[in-house]
Amino acid sequence: MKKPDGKVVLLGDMNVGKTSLLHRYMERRFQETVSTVGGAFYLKQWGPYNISIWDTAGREQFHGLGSMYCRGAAAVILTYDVNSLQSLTELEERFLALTDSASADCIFAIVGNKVDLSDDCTLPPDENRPEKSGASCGSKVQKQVRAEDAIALYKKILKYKMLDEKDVPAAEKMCFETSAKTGYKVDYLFETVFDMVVPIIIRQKAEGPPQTVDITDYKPAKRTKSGCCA
Ligand SMILES: Nc1nc2c(ncn2[C@@H]2O[C@H](COP(=O)(O)OP(=O)(O)OP(=O)(O)O)[C@@H](O)[C@H]2O)c(=O)[nH]1
Ligand SMILES: [Mg+2]
Repeated sequence: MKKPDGKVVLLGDMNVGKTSLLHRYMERRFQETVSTVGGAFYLKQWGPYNISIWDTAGREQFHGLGSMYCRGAAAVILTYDVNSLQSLTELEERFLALTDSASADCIFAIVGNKVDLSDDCTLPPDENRPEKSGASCGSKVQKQVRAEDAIALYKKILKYKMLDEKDVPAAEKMCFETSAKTGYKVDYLFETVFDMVVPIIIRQKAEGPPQTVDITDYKPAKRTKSGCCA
């Protein structure tokens, strides 16, 4: 198997549709899924580069694996369900810290999936959110997360990473709404991310393999008579 040149990771709560988004993009269809165990990846040829796209498990029991999957990632796609405010909150509370192991210039995309369930049912900006999720709006449910909520999260991520808004892609460009079921904006999402990942791959290649410390090289320091180290 060809070694991947760069890595993109999907993170987010269980059931938000990470696996379905990847199926839609890679296999061009929407099919029944089972909740992901651990993680799995696809390889995508993008121009001369080979990009691995990692699908991770949202289930709490696999949480510890997340930062391992993010190691060296050039992009992280933080995914939520537009009909679940909790799934957006979880991105900040549970998943953001996992990205500490990603590449220093990792790009972040925030993706609200399942828009097909709430098309044309966006809450007016000044209206309070309904008490319960799934409030009726014709035959659809009322969307729980507004685009502005995702943009606010993107800005919090920049703060967390101590990045200046001037140095990174604009929030409006990096917040997406998709439907894995209908395919709405799925190609646009992945292809926008891949285009942004290419310069990171080029830089990573120019810098060579990451500098790591080989602990087998470690030799204990000789002790002097005084008990101090030489
Ligand atoms: N209506 C609708 N349903 C979706 C969409 N995307 C996923 N689903 C459904 O939501 C459920 C969960 O989808 P998955 O893709 O397995 O979710 P996941 O984020 O991979 O979940 P974990 O693997 O447990 O982390 C499945 O029943 C999907 O069919 C979508 O865009 N629209
Ligand atoms: Mg999954």
